[in-house]
Amino acid sequence: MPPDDGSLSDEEWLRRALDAARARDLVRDRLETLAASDGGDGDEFDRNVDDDASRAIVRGGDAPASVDRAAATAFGGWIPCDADADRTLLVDNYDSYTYNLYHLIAAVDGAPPVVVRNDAIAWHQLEPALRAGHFGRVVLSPGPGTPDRSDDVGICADVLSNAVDVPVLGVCLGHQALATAHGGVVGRAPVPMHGRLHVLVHDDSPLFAGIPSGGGTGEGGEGGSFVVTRYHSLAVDAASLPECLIPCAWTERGGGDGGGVPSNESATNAEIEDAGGVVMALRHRDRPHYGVQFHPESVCSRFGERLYRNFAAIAKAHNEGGSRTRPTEGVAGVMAPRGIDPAIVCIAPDAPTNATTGGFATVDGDGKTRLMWMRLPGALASTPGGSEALFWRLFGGDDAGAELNDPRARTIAAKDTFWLDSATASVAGQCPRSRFSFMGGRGGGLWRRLVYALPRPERESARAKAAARRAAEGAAARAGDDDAPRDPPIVSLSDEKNDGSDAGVDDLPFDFRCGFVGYLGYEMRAECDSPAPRHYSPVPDAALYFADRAVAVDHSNDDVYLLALEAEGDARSWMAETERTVLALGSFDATKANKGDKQTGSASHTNEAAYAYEGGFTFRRDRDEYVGDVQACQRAIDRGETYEVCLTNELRRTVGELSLGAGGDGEVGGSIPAPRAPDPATLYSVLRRTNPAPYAAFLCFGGCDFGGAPDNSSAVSSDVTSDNSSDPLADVVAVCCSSPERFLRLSAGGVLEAKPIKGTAPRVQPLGCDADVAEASKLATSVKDRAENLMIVDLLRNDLGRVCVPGTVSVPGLMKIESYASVHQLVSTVQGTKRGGVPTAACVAAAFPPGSMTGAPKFRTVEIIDTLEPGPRGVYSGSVGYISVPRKSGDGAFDLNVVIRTAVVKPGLRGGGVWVGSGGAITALSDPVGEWEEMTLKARAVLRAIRACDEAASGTV
Ligand SMILES: C=C(O[C@@H]1C=C(C(=O)O)C=C[C@H]1O)C(=O)O
Ligand SMILES: NC(=O)CC[C@H](N)C(=O)O
Repeated sequence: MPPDDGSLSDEEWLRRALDAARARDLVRDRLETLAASDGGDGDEFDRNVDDDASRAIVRGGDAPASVDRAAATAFGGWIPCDADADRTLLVDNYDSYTYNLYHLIAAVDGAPPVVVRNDAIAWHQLEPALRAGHFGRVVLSPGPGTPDRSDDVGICADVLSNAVDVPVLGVCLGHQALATAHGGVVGRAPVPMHGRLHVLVHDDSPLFAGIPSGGGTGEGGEGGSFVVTRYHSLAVDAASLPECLIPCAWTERGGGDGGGVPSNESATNAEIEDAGGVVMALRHRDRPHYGVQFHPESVCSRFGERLYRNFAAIAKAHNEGGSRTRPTEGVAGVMAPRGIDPAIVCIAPDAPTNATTGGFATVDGDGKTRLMWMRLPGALASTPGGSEALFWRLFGGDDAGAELNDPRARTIAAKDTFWLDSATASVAGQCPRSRFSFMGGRGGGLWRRLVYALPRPERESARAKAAARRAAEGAAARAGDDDAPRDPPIVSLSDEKNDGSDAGVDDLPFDFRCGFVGYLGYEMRAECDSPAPRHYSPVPDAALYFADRAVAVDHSNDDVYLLALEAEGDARSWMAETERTVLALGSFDATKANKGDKQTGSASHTNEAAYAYEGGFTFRRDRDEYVGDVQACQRAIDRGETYEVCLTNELRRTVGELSLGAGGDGEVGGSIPAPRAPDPATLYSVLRRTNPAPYAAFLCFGGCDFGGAPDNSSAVSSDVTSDNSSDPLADVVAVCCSSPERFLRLSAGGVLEAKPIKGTAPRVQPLGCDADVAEASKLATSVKDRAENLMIVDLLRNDLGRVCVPGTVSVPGLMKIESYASVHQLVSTVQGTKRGGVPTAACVAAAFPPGSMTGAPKFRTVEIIDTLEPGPRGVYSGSVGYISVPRKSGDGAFDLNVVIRTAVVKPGLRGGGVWVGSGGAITALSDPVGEWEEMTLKARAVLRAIRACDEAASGTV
């Protein structure tokens, strides 16, 4: 097998990873057989294995434990890491902070730990490796649930009870498991504390060497207070501890962040918490076992690395003390493929490898495809109506002189188009990251439309299954083309060349080189490391174009770029024609277009009454139900099942289902009947002006006729398809998005960046007035909002950490205020450098669905959300953006948003409707009614835009 010097193609990498996964299963099977047969010595194995192969792999003589021989052989060409008494085993309790520990450990150990999920291996499988000293120490991660439930802690309980001589550090749930293992009681903490900071005091045990106790200065030269982040609802009951467990750190009296306690807590509990003395660390009297209740790996914890270094030193001293069995020098240890981090491929099933779906940004091919591009300097400056005029002119049928009599004419013309619209670009002072917009329509010979439905489980109705089948059959179909479905093209930009100048394709100021554009719906989590969905979306789970033509706008200088992938020799004529159209825009009659960029933001919020308009919409859950669900989330938090839940609701208005008077407070004012869904083109034009946002987008997919409406309960007739045959928009799903939030971006240079938003406050009219500024500064200092934000920042660090080079994950911006048309937001920035060899799709899969839409820890919290939300989220909570064709060497850059503040429209005359999702983060500190209000606040900007469309359609404006 050739060494992996980083040059492996995505496919090769994936193939090897899958081979490894298969080999893992094989090893496990064989180990189990071996254990059952009571055998297990090397001879037994030697009869079954190819000796040459095994000798080639196992370096340095005899392997002392059969686990290594078996693994080495089963892994075939995979090389082993040497047994390393300085290496750490990290047991993952399905937490969203495990990979933060991973990076912390890697920084101190100089090698990444080996990660194993708590249920991925049995004790009889792990025990020989520990006994043989293959790991210098074990770290047990935090996690949801309770330490005395074996489903929650899995193998941690065995490690703590049986690995008497192995150094162990339990973090949070791991710490609580230490107490439970010795008969201590873990019960409710005085007050649940999630994402909250606290000063700790300690007893100067070696675990805290060099760390100050309390708010003072430390002796070890690292001054400052011992401030740590807490994420826990449960705590060790000090009075219940057996003699062998010694508490060694506590919360300092009055050392909290001043954010108060949940309103439902009793005064006594609040007092107990405030009095300090909550146990924050334990050590075992005789064993090298330790536990910390706080999170040393959190970005806001101080001395985390120091603490782990202390633990590693204690472990080393213990191991070198002689009592422990030492591994034979140089024998095979943990299997790892060359160049790939063992954590990704070792024993644990891990999302980045097993969740990779094929098809994105595939590298390979015939080498003949090339990107042609052309820059039209300043072309937009002379275009009345700005980029909006450009889009409708190029892709919405607005030629000079065209009459727009049919109110849906633009949408009809815009079928199968996209516009990734940096709509705040022209709002002074807002969002430096919204520099480029990308737009396109049905392209050339490589263009495809991919409409994807997840396979439905058996219990789904026959109708839903038939719809999914139709979608599958329509997948990859080219509009207007009766050919059998075609796969997306495999493209390699092997001959990158500019058309007509010396500049190369690397001189483009943005990373998009044509490629996939569209959305991934929330239920696509089924393809990632998340539980399978309970509800399936009746709109496609994913819809993407393979866009081989695109127009890009640089808002910083009004340059327009034309991009075309040329395979069939037709790019040149498209470039020439599009160039002519763009240049002719200068003479375009702007009155035919909507008001463009230069007016953006001016048509704002004078009509307060418009805020209250939510006419004709039905909430999926009314106020009482929603408030009840917020309380259910808080009960789950109290039980230690989750730290934060992003709970959402849906507003819906379907054709033929006008429901005036339903729902809870304030959502009804339906004076305007809506016989039709809003026209998507009109709606988007309004939305981008009234709620400009840096991750705005307009997508208008044809080929999406699923014959239904979200949550299967609407009054849509089942003969939708046949009746709609004459309706050109019957098969359209349009996404009108005004999202302020970046989910994840991968630059061509390999840097991943997430920009989570948590913390929302209303804006006050007139914008910028004292009260408006006061709202912003209240948000900036709100403990509740900062806790929400911190939890998601730590979660995103984790998700990026799964695919990033150890030590490169950083938080260059923590909780900055960004102000949009209707809300202020707290925004953080998380960055990391992608590891070479990790495929593009694996980066998306490692972090999808966006953590700000799930809460933490992600896996368990998604399960909790599923029990509360009675329908699919669909496009909402997913992601819209691009995944670029990769460059000759390097990765396919991508830029994906979080789909919020978005209307999903089915503009068909029958079965149509509009859906708006909205929600917010629920924590222990949430006020349930306040959460209902925040949820309606977030929906307002979109509802207001729909109202404007209704008014326009009924001629009231
Ligand atoms: C759930 C939504 O937004 C999410 C929740 C936020 C919050 O709780 O403050 C902020 C931005 C989003 O991550 C929404 O807008 O519907
Ligand atoms: N972060 C954690 O490990 C939490 C542990 C436990 N579920 C609690 O809430 O106390």
